[in-house]
Amino acid sequence: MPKVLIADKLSTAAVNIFKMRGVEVDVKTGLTKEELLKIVDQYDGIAIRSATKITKDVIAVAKKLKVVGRAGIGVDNVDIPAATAAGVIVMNTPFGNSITTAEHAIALMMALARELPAANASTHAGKWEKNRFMGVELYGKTLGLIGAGNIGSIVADRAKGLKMHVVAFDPYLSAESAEEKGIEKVELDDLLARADFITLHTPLTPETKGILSAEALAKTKKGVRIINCARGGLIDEAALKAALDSGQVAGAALDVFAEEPAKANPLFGNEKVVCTPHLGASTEEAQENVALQVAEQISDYLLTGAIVNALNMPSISAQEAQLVKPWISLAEKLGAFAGQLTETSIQAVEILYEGSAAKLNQRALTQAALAGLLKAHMPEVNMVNAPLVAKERGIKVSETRRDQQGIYEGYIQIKVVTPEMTRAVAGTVFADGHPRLIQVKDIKLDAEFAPNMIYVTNEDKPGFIGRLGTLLGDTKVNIANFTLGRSAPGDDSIALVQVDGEVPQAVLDAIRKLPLVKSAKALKF
Ligand SMILES: NC(=O)c1ccc[n+]([C@@H]2O[C@H](COP(=O)([O-])OP(=O)(O)OC[C@H]3O[C@@H](n4cnc5c(N)ncnc54)[C@H](O)[C@@H]3O)[C@@H](O)[C@H]2O)c1
Ligand SMILES: O=C(O)CC[C@@H](O)C(=O)O
Repeated sequence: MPKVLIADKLSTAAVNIFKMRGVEVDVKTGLTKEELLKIVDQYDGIAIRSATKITKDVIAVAKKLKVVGRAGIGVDNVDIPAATAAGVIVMNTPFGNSITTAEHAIALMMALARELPAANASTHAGKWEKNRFMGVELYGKTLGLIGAGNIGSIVADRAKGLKMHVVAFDPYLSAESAEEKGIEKVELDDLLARADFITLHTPLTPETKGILSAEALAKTKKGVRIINCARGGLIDEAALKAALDSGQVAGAALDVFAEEPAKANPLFGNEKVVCTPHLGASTEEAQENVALQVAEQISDYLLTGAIVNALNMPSISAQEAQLVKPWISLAEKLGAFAGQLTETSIQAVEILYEGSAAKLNQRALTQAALAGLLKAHMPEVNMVNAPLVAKERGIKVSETRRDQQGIYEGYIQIKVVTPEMTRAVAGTVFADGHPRLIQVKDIKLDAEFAPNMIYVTNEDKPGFIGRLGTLLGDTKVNIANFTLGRSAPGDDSIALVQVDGEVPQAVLDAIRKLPLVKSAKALKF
């Protein structure tokens, strides 16, 4: 039974889902990094919110870990490259808290416009300072969105209801999509110059870090009000403090901070600043949504192989996972076969999916094929990191789909191009669900994959099979199965021998010395 750790406070709905689905679950929140490092190797999955950091060193010791599920959107607390390199899938729940967070941004904008927190504190203190507080209307004002994805778009929709004019800077927002949402797409400088309110809704990336820098703040309309419900690092906090002091910025409402938990911050104590402790996603509805979703997604992956909302793998539904599993195994084995026969650098990999194989999840199959291929010489490669490793090594990967043309209902062919040669191998999955090798170079055959095999190329002349059998018998290598293939009588031929156990190097050397043998290699699957 797979075992999952819930490391941050999640709605109890998550625990119930895990238990109902047959996943063992431990809830241990508030762990220090050292405590997490000590126990993390027991778990197949970890469910987190934003507090727990899944760093490279956590991943390095989490030997069983297969999946990290973020109950929320931002995954900046997970080292995704390290997870990818270790074959750990990282998932989030991209929509479960979007409405809630958008509403928080609107609430903060209202609070800023009417100084609600300060007026509330003053009234509770019995001061009745009616003349101290003078707000501004939102009606007719320009709201500048930096980032117009899920949350930004909901904020835009609500702001339009408040009769604001919405402009957005988002390089990835198409003009058509902006028009559909009733948003004016603008450049950042234009937004800074025109917006009465600016609200941030981008992830924290090297491009967005400090997007509201001292220079950017200097370009804003004097008296602008700023809302940040996305990530702390998007605003240079020292620059914001200076801009508030100078009056360039009239107020800021911040849910997120450069350092969290934010116990001390240069902006604390400033009466122009409204703060909340990263509450953007904190509603009953959103927490129920993300907890349910993350528990479902983690369970699905661990129990059925279904992948949803992963940031480092293509999605695969549970039904699809069932169907695609034997083909993934075939793709990986074909890749492994080609990889073990390739001893030089690889320039390109061309994968052909035919018939029923062409209807399956191509990205997953290609990732499996690449993993098998590259793992032959780089054991750390896995299905998750294979495309990245191939890209880093300059290997050109291409895929072709085609309708059934041959006798097989479906098959996969992998062609590996090296500076010296191009080698193609192909396979299919029979009704028993077992992958079969059906073609090596241009030679047709029908062989199952086995953990230990010997691959021999030889001249197709009488005497070879007997000599090979005798040699293996004499050296106590037991033959489990023997498959032969040749392009034409007397031409080059192939022998694929399934053997029980590893093939000693001395035996391989002896095979290579047999008459008619051109090459011999031990293969492992
Ligand atoms: N305060 C909270 O509790 C809370 C809750 C939920 C989400 N968030 C944060 O809100 C942010 C947005 O979430 P979302 O669901 O809308 O994400 P999203 O991916 O749907 O949208 C992000 C948008 O940012 C845009 N973007 C990326 N780089 C950009 C750049 N350099 N300049 C301008 N725009 C850029 C993208 O094109 C995209 O449209 C995330 O960082 C998330 O972590 C915070
Ligand atoms: O879990 C939370 O409370 C915050 C979530 C939020 O930052 C997110 O990115 O989804």
